[in-house]
Amino acid sequence: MNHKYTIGVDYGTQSGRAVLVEVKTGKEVAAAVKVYRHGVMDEYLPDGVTKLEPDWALQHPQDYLEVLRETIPEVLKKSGVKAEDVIGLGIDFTACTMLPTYKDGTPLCFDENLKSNPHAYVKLWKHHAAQEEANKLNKIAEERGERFLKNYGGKISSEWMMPKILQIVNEAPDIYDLADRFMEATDWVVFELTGEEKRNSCTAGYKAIWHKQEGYPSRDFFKSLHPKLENVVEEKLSTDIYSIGSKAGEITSKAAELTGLKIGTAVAVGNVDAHVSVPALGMTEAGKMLMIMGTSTCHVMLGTDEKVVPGMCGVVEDGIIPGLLGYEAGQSCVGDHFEWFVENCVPASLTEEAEERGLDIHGLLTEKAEKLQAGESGLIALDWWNGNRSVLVDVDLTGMILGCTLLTKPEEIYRALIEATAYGTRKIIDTFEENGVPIHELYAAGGIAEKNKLMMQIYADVTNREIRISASAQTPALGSAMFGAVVAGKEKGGYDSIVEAAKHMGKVKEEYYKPNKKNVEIYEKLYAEYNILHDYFGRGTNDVMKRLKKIKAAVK
Ligand SMILES: Nc1ncnc2c1ncn2[C@@H]1O[C@H](COP(=O)(O)OP(=O)(O)O)[C@@H](O)[C@H]1O
Ligand SMILES: O=C(CO)[C@@H](O)[C@@H](O)COP(=O)(O)O
Repeated sequence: MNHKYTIGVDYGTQSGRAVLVEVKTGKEVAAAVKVYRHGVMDEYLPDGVTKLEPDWALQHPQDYLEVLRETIPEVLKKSGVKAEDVIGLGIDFTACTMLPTYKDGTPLCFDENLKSNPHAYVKLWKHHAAQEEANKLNKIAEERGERFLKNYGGKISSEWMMPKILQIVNEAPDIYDLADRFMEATDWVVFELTGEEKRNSCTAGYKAIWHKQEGYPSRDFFKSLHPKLENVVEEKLSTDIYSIGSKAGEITSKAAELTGLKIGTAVAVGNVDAHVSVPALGMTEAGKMLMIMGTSTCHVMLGTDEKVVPGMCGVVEDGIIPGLLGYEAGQSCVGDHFEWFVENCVPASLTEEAEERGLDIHGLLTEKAEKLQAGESGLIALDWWNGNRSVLVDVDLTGMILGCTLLTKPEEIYRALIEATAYGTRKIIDTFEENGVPIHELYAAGGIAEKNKLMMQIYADVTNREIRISASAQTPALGSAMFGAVVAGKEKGGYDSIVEAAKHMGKVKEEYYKPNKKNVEIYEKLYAEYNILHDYFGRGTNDVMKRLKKIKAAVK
């Protein structure tokens, strides 16, 4: 048999990328990236006049189709691989990234009449304007003693599907009525490719309150949120959920024209960027945690029992690897944290130095921060510049730096921000362990795990654990390509299962990070301080962050 290949397409926050992978070895033969034309719309709609409220984050589904149209032909061209030798395709996305569509899948925002209605667009995972709705949902669920809450660590995040739908009902009932479907973008792209609406167990489970045994919450529960929502599941979602690793369908003639792939190429059900990455590092067993570190960090791990962990994003059967429980937690601001600093707080002298030396500003700050000792700056920060996703589940929390003096340097703040995200991760690990989910080994993937060695060393020191790094620079796309190989099937040159595919295609780098004993001791002390601040500001002892937000809203 000729060499066979699969393609994985990973849709991130700013861009989408395709990777063409050799099935037998997992070797990444070619990659192509397309930055979204409309980017993240958080101030205006594409018409340039419709202003968005604070905390909004939208995307344009046209950008997702452009990713397919440009990157798939590009990887075929770059690699010289013939389309007939590509046996499968997998897709992964940020989530919950959702959109309203008509029955045939056309997004409402493609409709000329709705182009200036923000609710017709894609609500990106980091759209945080549905917090009131999330609060209402959580309050009602708690009062009713809804069992599902325990599977989401006690709270549903405003980033997830139901608060976003509730926001649409509240603010744009006409859009709610017009929408035949509310879809995760990952399922929507698969629908576009195959003509099949096959929703996946990962986004249904983690983001849309679906449980393999218990299904969705009751009609009565949805009705208590809003009368219009009584039949939302039957009318606008679906009870037909397909396990991760299932085949969604095959490339249609329309999709073949768009992508250059052959009609009939197998397509896997959609997946999520974080979860799909697990097998790409060869991880298919319980007790290991993967951190996907980019704009945000997602923490995903496998388990054999369904445990209740406060503040986790969710536990879902078949959510990551079929047959196992998958757990997720996360930090909604990691790379964004540093981006904010670089864009807003760096003096001209540093920008000039970076330019002169041909470094990017992150690289320069990291180089300077590396020369500092742990604890030397006297600074400590809370990593809540974009709220807290785990374990407090509260987007109204904000960031904080303590310990600044007239001598504080930019690189000291940069390092304190890195440390703050490491403490946030340690808090997540400790909470899982305290609640019966042991984490023996840490793995990392994503842009930051690849780019910032200092940061990975700080994480090893703060967590006092070794950290192994994905050998792929495009881990989610590799994971998606692996699922493409599974749905293509063994007879076509693929694999029987994702466990099999992980053995041959998954990989970590040889070098790994080991905790430095001296730093571990210093960070243990600093983490104890972080914990005090975390509970003081985050658990309601002092609601100053919320009071400030209220004053801000009143003034605006
Ligand atoms: N050297 C670096 N160190 C730390 N953070 C970085 C560095 N370079 C870029 N970043 C941050 O990483 C984030 C992008 O991560 P990446 O994994 O590439 O994208 P995405 O999360 O969209 O998949 C941005 O928020 C950026 O600020
Ligand atoms: O929330 C999830 C997954 O559950 C992510 O898709 C979301 O944090 C976005 O991830 P990125 O930081 O863009 O990689």
